Amino acid sequence: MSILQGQYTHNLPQIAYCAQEVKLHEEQAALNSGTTLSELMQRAGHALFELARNRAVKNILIFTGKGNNAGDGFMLAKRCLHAQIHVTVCALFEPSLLKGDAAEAYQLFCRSGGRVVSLRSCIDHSYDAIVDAVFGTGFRGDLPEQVKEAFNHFKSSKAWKLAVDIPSGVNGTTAEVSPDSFQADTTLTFIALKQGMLTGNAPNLCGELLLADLGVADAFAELSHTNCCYPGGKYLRSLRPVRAADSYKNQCGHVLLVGGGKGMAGAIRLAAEACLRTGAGLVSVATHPENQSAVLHGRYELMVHGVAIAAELEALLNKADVVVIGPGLGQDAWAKKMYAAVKKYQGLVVCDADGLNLLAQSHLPWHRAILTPHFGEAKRLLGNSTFNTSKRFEMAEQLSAEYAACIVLKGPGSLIVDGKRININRSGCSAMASAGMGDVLSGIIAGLLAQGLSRFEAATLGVYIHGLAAEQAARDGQLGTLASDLFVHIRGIMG
Ligand SMILES: NC(=O)C1=CN([C@@H]2O[C@H](COP(=O)(O)OP(=O)(O)OC[C@H]3O[C@@H](n4cnc5c(N)ncnc54)[C@H](OP(=O)(O)O)[C@@H]3O)[C@@H](O)[C@H]2O)[C@@H](O)CC1
Ligand SMILES: [K+]
Repeated sequence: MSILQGQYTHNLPQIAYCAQEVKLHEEQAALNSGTTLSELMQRAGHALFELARNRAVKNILIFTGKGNNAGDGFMLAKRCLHAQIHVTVCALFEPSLLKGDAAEAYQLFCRSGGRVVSLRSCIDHSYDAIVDAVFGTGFRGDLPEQVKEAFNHFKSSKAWKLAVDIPSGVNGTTAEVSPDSFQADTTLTFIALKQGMLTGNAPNLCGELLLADLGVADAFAELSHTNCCYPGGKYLRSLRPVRAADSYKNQCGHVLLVGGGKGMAGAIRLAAEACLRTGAGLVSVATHPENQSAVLHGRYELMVHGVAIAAELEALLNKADVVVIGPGLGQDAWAKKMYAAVKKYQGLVVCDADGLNLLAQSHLPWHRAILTPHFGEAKRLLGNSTFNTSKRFEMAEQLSAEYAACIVLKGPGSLIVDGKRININRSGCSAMASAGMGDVLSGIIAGLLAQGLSRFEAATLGVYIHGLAAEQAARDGQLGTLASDLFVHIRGIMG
């Protein structure tokens, strides 16, 4: 199919870029592909039009801004006029502010008989589609008042909401989201995926995400640089460890999980069972002596040790290939003794929950660890700085630099960072929403490490397995989904 037929796809690439990178290289990518930016804008308009037509849109409202994102909107509007689709264009900025290709697109729209209207004249009408062509890759800061007013006015409208390139208010580089951003049902993004659309609250604002590469994907990829991947399920499943038919449990790694302070047996048990389900050969637990029988109960494959003093733990550490510290650990004197012993351990460690809180108190790097903080823990590790929830890339990268560790910043679109490399998890599921979910994740990652995956691979695959299992469990259980409901699904995903 030719580009001019307006193609777009659900099949998203496995690489994402900063929005600035797209801005920087789009012109050269167009030239290297034998075309121009103006032609790309036409292609963008055509892809939007095809999408709207495929959704049987009959009466469309388009909000426009003052940059090239508006240009895409005018191209769409012009095509609607020609196709006799009823179109209303509401200019939230004076059209006289438009420049270059966007100004030309506006002229083309006017020459086709189109006129722009003010917000006041369109608010009393209803539409079956509302299109946001206000801001795209050029957006920074906060939304201006008139844009917020327009979006808020139609917030509860049942119309299908389509964002052009990026929902206005979302920063395509940092994933920061302004209050009152456009809430799209569908986002058609151009040329390449922008990393800021894929993590935190941004995916909720994008809705269904589609891509039209405008015929310049290859030229763009040659020119551009990114350290950010968006790995797909097929690739991730290929990373799963394969156990040889004649393998023995000792060849599949020995994980020791340290946690479960007085009265807190549940978290470490969940992590330990997740580790078994992920295929670790041997799984030991070092817990407070009071919890020993509770942790063992009903899961007799575990080797559970009641540990009172550091020397007892050190003996167990000597036999482990991978250690998990944190689930249900607490922060009392017993917890601090256990933590201090594990901190001296030279092997691979997954550090979660109170392990992270104790690490935050000492603020020392932990080179061989994978840290799995949620936003609150990440903030504590960074010294309670002024980070807001949106600055996910910056937080994860700073954690990786300060602690020289592999970081999993949990939440929707979890970020997995190791030095300069970033993977974004595709699962839209907020798998951390209920108790014990984080404990299960730390167990899965440790189980994968024990079977020989690298830190970055184990963290990435672990987050994927966890998110997929949570999605599958939620389908069965909805709000009643428990962390332990994930186990049966983990077994299915591990194959
Ligand atoms: N080049 C091409 O031909 C192609 C481009 N394409 C399309 O172009 C889009 C990128 O276009 P763009 O670079 O013009 O940026 P865009 O997001 O439209 O707006 C920038 C304007 O908004 C303003 N502004 C920013 N933040 C603001 C704020 N908080 N509050 C108020 N104003 C704010 C900013 O003002 P300034 O900061 O410069 O003063 C500037 O005037 C891209 O997403 C894609 O849709 C595709 O069609 C492919 C071909
Ligand atoms: K937009």
